[in-house]
Amino acid sequence: MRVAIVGATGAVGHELMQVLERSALHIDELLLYASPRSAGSQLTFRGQALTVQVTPEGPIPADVILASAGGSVSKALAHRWIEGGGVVIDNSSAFRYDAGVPLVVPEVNGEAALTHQGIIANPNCTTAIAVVAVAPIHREYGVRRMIVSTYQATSGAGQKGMDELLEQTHRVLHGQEATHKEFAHPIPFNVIPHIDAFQDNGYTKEEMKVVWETHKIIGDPSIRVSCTAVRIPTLRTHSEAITLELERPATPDEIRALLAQAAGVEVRDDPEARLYPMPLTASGKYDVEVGRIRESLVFDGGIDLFVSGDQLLKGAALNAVQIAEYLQTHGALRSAQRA
Ligand SMILES: NC(=O)C1=CN([C@@H]2O[C@H](COP(=O)(O)OP(=O)(O)OC[C@H]3O[C@@H](n4cnc5c(N)ncnc54)[C@H](OP(=O)(O)O)[C@@H]3O)[C@@H](O)[C@H]2O)C=CC1
Ligand SMILES: N[C@@H](CC(=O)OP(=O)(O)O)C(=O)O
Repeated sequence: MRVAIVGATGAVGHELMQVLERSALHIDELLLYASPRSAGSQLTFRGQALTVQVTPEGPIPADVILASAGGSVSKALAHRWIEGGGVVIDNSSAFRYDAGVPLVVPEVNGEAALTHQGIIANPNCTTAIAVVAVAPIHREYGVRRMIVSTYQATSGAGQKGMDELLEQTHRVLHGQEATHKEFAHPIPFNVIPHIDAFQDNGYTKEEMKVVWETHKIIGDPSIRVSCTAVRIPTLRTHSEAITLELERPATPDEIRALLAQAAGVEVRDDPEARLYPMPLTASGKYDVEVGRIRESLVFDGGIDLFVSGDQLLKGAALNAVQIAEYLQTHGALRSAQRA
């Protein structure tokens, strides 16, 4: 089959190409698209140089279209791209809250992907990483309240976010003052409790995405969710401290045993041996690391834990490819008309 990447030259696009090289998808041809400024540049896939083309404003002749060129591009063009017969798996937030668009993390609600009408939404990265760990706990013990504090890497703001961290850190180390463009304040040696726009309720949009998307993916809007999203000066992998109030009390050992069996999770939890989730160990990994599992001192029978997940992978590229693999496994990929 033919697979297309829209936004191939970006941070997520780069990861999509790596993940596709290792995926179980039967790829005969890969089509690469980006903005006009990248047209004609070459990227390597399976040792072969492929030329990046300008993103079409009409049908894309591919069975699977992996979109990571931002919300405005997807909003304007995704419905045109699928006139070619393919399915769009969209990394942006453009369609996530539309009633007819499934929002999918395969380990949690893969079957929802089968209901698509041409577009499937890939979740917000912070949410995707959290639900891989929280959904199994919800299924077994019922999550009543979920309080999340995040530590989000600069690559959450794309390639330019990583560039800003490196360039500005270099400036500071050479005695110059740091400036900022991608972030609300200079990022070197700082933490910034501000990701995306502030909403009327005082939360940021990034924080509200964790609320809205947890409800949609887990399929239970009764879970009370609150999030504080913070940018930190790392390159990749988001970490999250999560506190859960449960319907049925659970012990840390029970949660450890449950998560040890959960798809997409690596339990990394031996504090005596200094083993716990960290960006340093979780970066580049497909599984989300979960550790620091302990009894909540606030909610009786509740649980505190810490997760680190590579947001360019499970929060974006990997999850998108896993959705395509799920469709392939279930014989649910339409064959696109060939240009
Ligand atoms: N970074 C992350 O952790 C995550 C990102 N996402 C989402 O994925 C999407 C991409 O993010 P990311 O890779 O980080 O961003 P980048 O800024 O690194 O890359 C953006 C990509 O989109 C392309 N692009 C920009 N404008 C256009 C246009 N008008 N027409 C066609 N292509 C265009 C760029 O091409 P060119 O190089 O030619 O400019 C580039 O390939 C966003 O919607 C983001 O919200 C989702 C989850 C996590
Ligand atoms: N959550 C990302 C940004 C992002 O791409 O989010 P979304 O896919 O929900 O727009 C960050 O760390 O900044």
